[in-house]
Amino acid sequence: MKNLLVMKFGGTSMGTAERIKSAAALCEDAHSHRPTVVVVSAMSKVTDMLLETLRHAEGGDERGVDANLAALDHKHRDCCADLLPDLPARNATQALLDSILLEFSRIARGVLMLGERPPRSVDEAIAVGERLSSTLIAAYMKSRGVEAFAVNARDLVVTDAVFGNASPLMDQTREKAVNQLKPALEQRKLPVITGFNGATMDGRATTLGRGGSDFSASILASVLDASELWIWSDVDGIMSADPRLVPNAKVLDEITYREAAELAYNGAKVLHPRTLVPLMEKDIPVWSKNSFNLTAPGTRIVPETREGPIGPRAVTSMTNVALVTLDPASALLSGTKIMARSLEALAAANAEVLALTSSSYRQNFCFLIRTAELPAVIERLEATFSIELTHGYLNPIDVELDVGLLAIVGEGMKGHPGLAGRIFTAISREMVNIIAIAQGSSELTIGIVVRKDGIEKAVRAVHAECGLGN
Ligand SMILES: Nc1ncnc2c1ncn2[C@@H]1O[C@H](COP(=O)(O)OP(=O)(O)O)[C@@H](O)[C@H]1O
Ligand SMILES: N[C@@H](CC(=O)OP(=O)(O)O)C(=O)O
Repeated sequence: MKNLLVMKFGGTSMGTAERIKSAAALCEDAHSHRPTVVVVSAMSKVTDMLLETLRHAEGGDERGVDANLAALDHKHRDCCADLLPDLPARNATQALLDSILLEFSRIARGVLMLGERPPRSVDEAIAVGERLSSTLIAAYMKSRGVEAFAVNARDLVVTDAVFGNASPLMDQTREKAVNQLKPALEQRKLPVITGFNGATMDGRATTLGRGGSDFSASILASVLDASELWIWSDVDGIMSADPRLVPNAKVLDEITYREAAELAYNGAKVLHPRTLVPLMEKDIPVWSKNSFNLTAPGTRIVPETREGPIGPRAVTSMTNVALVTLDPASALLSGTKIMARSLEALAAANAEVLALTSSSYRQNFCFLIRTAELPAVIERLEATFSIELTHGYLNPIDVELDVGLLAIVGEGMKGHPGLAGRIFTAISREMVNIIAIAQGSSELTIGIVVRKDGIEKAVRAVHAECGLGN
């Protein structure tokens, strides 16, 4: 749609009634100038609380379940009262919130009874956070005379059935989203859509992975042919490092899709790793902006930057990772075959490989994955190599949890001879031991695995060595 703007507000921008009022002001301003679609995350910490409630339920902790249900109720009730002082509007919205929370409480009680959390029910349950927040902000805008209405993305975003980490089916999503949203947009209405969730073609609830509201927004921007996507967060844009780790990190004016995707993939929480995929083929520009600081222009994510490829741009890190090593007991065993079968097992477990390195003679190799994916990966690897492990052809699978990944990202690093050497020296100067190195042939990213306790020092050292700060 011509001139369509999609705006996504993260949990921090939806965190309190005051924040919701600021977000609503931004929506109203955009909506007064151009067709606008809003995508919202749950109020900050709510998704964690929903998940914790289900864990209490699975463990039979009824008191924990009740306490969390009460806390969720209070949080949204207080927010509703703050946003809607007028009683009839407040009561009507509170009734909607009550019915959404009742659905969640029914699932939680079901889990309590069963003693297990079926992935499908978890997805249905945790999407509740976004349903509550979209109801609140839409009701608030309505109370101010804006024709806003909440939409459950379950009715728009069609996905596969990988519960907890679903992928969109773009054609089916396009059909639903266009059919449902176009008439409303033509009538100058303002849809407020839940981020994070979707449903399979046959209507089973799914979620897109933690932090997935950015991805929801980019899916919708793509299928609706938006002209821009603005992602509102609590930082002035995409920075040369996480400002929580590196105080002199600087905001980048522009970065390429590829750089942003690599940063997100390697742990920069400001963007969900899959966000850019739906936008790249249509060259839809994305802005990362700060809803707490409207004077900051933000970062523009584009196919090519005006400066061109200039080398290292940012350093990122992640610590929720595990290094898994497979080591053939004899060099006679084909390492290549072991590697191929391992990769198949990883694919079957739906795990992403963050880094992979191998040695030449012994043919042992290691790969880095997210800790959350470890149980499924180990289960698949043990099933795949049950004979080799039982007979000792393969040494026991080794898992190291005390590790973290640091990544230096930037287009054009190839043109900087000696860069890798300088980075390794900077890390060593901090007495941090390098465990593994992974560098793709594009040299868009250099990944380095170090011990967890050294990662923050290493990030700061590399950031300084590459001259990335203010
Ligand atoms: N390179 C980076 N640039 C900006 N922020 C980053 C970067 N790496 C990590 N972050 C962190 O990402 C946070 C924003 O992401 P998140 O908390 O998920 O926001 P939201 O709730 O708005 O989705 C920032 O507060 C910041 O600490
Ligand atoms: N609420 C979901 C989805 C999300 O994207 O949240 P946020 O925008 O706050 O990172 C989560 O916490 O995973």
